Amino acid sequence: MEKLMIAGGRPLRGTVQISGAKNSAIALIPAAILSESAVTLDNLPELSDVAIYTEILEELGATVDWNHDRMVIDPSRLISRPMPNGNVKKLRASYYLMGALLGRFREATIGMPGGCNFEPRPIDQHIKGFEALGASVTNENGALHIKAKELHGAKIYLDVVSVGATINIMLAASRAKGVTTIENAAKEPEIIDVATLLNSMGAKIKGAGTETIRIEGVDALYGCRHSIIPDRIQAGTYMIAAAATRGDVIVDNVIPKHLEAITAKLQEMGVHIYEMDESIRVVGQTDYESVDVKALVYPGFATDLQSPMSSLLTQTKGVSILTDYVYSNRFKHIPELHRMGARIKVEGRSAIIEGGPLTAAKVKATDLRAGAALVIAGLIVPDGITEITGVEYIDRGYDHLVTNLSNLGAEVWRQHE
Ligand SMILES: CC(=O)N[C@H]1[C@@H](OP(=O)(O)OP(=O)(O)OC[C@H]2O[C@@H](n3ccc(=O)[nH]c3=O)[C@H](O)[C@@H]2O)O[C@H](CO)[C@@H](O)[C@@H]1O
Ligand SMILES: C=C(OP(=O)(O)O)C(=O)O
Repeated sequence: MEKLMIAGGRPLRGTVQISGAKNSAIALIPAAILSESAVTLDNLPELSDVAIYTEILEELGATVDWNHDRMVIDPSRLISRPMPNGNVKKLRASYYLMGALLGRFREATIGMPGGCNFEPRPIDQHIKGFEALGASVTNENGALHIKAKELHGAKIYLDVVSVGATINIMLAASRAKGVTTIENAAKEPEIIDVATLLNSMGAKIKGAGTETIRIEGVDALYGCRHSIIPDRIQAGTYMIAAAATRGDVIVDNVIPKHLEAITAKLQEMGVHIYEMDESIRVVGQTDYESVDVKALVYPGFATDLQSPMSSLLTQTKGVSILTDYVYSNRFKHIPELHRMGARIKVEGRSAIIEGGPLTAAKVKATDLRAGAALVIAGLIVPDGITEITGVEYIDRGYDHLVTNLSNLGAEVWRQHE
């Protein structure tokens, strides 16, 4: 096991390249198994979740050739083997195997997903979608057995706006007979990315990125080549880190439109931001205004940036209120920030954050974005060394973190525990 060591207090300066989006990659990889022939994915992030998915596909009989940011997946010899345990328990997005295998083989047995469990994360809307398409879903010792004689199109209204359920239903419905509509669908850019890949494979999906998605099922899908969109959460994290360290950073290889909510909030605080075609320059200032932040579904402020943002909000002159309307209790980073001297109270689904200094401490990342929050806090601390354990969570979502931060002038390294 390794820990992350940070000697903070240095403004970040320079340019950071953003890799492909984790939340796209781990949906596009299972989407590829719907194809009869090889799919090539470019701009792939080098993350532990991607490595685990690669192993899962190989266990199912696919051939996977992964070389840095490119992966070629040949699923022609794939079978729908039951996967009640093992790698599927290590990541959240293993639930996409349910929709993908159901679409291709009409049957899947997959253990309940793992990943970051900062609070209960039900998948009832995924199940509702599969059942509407004609599948029976039974729970067998903690694994879901999903089976259909035939998948047929259906009209599905999601009770909650869910990224995972929207994508999972798209995967299965793209091989159903007839037309499926998803109402109250999630609108995240990653959903458009998955629809783009599926359409390149021969699917007929319209409306991705709006609240109504129409999927006309097809008999077969075929190989293609697809480049993954940039990771807006990774980009937002570096933007926050630049502001928090009063630095001057160009965040490159991004789609600025995907970053509008974080850009607007940073500007409201007093951070100077310059948008270019594919990059954003963030220039930190000495003093920041306190602001209120509401984490919402896209295009609102992303819940995945809520934890990193809470570290930045300790640097304002007043009191900020940060409320998460997506997850009611995503605050596992707060007790760790308390160890670093932060003055934060959690009330219901809000964190009330009073500006003040942070000090170095030994802290533990208990999930991916809690880890990102602690990294930002460690970069802010003016003296001493912050030690962060639980690095394996951070590796789920930030590739080349130490190299990227070091190139920006941070003093950060990994050390064996
Ligand atoms: C792999 C991936 O893409 N993960 C992202 C995805 O997770 P994920 O797709 O799992 O999150 P959802 O969008 O499904 O969850 C949104 C809300 O709906 C609830 N819900 C969801 C499904 C369901 O069947 N029933 C239900 O009640 C959840 O508990 C949560 O409160 O979107 C989240 C919200 O933007 C992000 O934090 C995650 O980074
Ligand atoms: C919660 C996250 O990921 P996952 O849904 O894969 O656990 C995240 O990316 O912040």
